[in-house]
Amino acid sequence: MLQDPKASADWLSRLRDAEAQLNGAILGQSRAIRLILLSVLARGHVLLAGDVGTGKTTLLRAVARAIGGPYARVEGTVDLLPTDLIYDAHLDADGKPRIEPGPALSKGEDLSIFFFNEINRARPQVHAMLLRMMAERSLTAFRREYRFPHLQVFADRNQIERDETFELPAAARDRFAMEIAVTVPAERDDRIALAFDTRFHDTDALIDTITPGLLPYHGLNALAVQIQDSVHASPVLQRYVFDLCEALRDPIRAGLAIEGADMVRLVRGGVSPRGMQALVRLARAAAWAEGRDAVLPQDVREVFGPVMVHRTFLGSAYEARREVLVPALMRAAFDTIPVPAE
Ligand SMILES: Nc1ncnc2c1ncn2[C@@H]1O[C@H](COP(=O)(O)OP(=O)(O)OP(=O)(O)O)[C@@H](O)[C@H]1O
Repeated sequence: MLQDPKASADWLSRLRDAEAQLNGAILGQSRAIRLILLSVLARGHVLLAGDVGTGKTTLLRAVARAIGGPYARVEGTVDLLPTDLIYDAHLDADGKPRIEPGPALSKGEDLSIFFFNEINRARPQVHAMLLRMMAERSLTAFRREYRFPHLQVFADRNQIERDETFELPAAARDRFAMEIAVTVPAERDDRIALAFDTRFHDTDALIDTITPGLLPYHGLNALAVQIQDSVHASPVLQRYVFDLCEALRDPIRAGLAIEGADMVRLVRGGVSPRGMQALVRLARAAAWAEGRDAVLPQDVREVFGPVMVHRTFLGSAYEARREVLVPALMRAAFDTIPVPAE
């Protein structure tokens, strides 16, 4: 547990409260909600991917409200330029040219959430700028460096449209701790409620049901340090994490088999050290969220898929079927690598 048990208990109860409120507002997305909260605890950036109109924006806005703090948002479009994030040049009412800070700077260095809507509509130049903001939590503009110590980037992209979209480069994807799938709720009753219950028609009112600042943003960095320092990972658990990651890098050596795929050609590359760090940070956060001070295999399995999905590169013959093959690969790794006894 954390050094100060009272502070730890207070954070845990806030976490439970935030999770319950989010599940009350966003229907049928309990797994996505849990994963986003874990990324908040692990201070990792999040990419949401899914179908159109499934509540991705609503979910991220609701989480932003639970965290509190200054929040900025930008819509990805094909004509967006990196400088559009930094400044806005326009003529004022007197016809004089004016320069105002753009979305990345308008809320100052206390910025807690930068929300990038439809990130795959923006061009690679914009991704490159975002990459620095994500990796270094800083930005150079107007001849000075801005630092954003509390920054967490939330981005979403819809998976339906491929026209006029730009795939995120591998280095940009690797900077997202997780890619979380948001699909239509599985339960019939949830889908009916979303259509008929007018509570879900007014997004602003729905988001207003979340208590602002339940998980105060200015305390999250210190909390994350404490979680990472105090949650233990045994040597056996470390080996399990390593073996799972190696199985994705070299599935043949690990003895994985998937029907209809030539395992020699299936994967290219493997998970980066940054990816493994994300896995460990999130697994520790998952253990802490369950009130434990040691990581169990189930914590690793809870976050493994979303940490690895956008970091798994397939051979060109298989890329078109990645939505089926990547989950099959993860399942094969889970089924093949022996789970250590707890
Ligand atoms: N699971 C859900 N729970 C609560 N509201 C939902 C849910 N799914 C959709 N909605 C409602 O549907 C509307 C559209 O949601 P939203 O704009 O968040 O979707 P989106 O996934 O961001 O869409 P797009 O892919 O077009 O960006 C909102 O009014 C939202 O409240």
